Amino acid sequence: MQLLVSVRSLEEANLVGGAGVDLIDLKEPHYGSLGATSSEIWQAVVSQWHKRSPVSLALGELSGVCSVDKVPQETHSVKIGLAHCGRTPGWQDKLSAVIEQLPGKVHRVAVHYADAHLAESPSLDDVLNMALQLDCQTFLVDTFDKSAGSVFNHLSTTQLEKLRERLHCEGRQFALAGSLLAHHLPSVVQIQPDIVAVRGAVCHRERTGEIDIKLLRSFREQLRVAFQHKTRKVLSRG
Ligand SMILES: O=C[C@H](O)COP(=O)(O)O
Repeated sequence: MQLLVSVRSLEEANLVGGAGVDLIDLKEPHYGSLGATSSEIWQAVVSQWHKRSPVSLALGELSGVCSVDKVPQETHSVKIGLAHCGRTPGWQDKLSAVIEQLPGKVHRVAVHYADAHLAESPSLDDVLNMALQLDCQTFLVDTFDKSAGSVFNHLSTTQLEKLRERLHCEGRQFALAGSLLAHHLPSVVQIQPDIVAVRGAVCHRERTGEIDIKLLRSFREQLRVAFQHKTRKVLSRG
């Protein structure tokens, strides 16, 4: 299970990259769940980090996505939110057209908002179908409204486990996010996503605050302990 941390600047990327997180994700939390940073920040972070750690970019919501042409070649993956697309006919074609503009080797991340009713985003099945059609290598479940609880306020552990099974059958990676905190980690390891993605849990006060290296180290340690605990339980049952 890999740990992804969302950062908003080169300074934060250096901090989390230096702490050895598996994946660096760039987004501006002031602009929403998948708010984009400037293309200058994309360039600075990707050029500095791509050889040591995969760097992903949040490009905002499909309704306002911009600067696709400025995505650096060495970017590992990009994600685009589907807020307000739930009732917009033809969103799949629009998304496909945007994705076509990306540099060839950039991976695509499909995003399902667990609080789709708040985001007015497409259903889980619709996003899954799109992910397969557009050959998205990773499927991320996140939340749109960060004031409406965590991902577990909207989807159960069982629903998320089933989703992981389905994605693995289709050969896709499963990334789980959505205001995850340390106390959610036993459920997270139960679900076994490939990637655990956080920001708020490792920030001073809230996700729009600054990353706190002590919180990051503590979260990573708690993830390791929860994972070890789960592995021991499985072994003792066998
Ligand atoms: O991609 C992951 C998100 O940035 C998670 O942010 P969050 O932990 O504040 O919900």
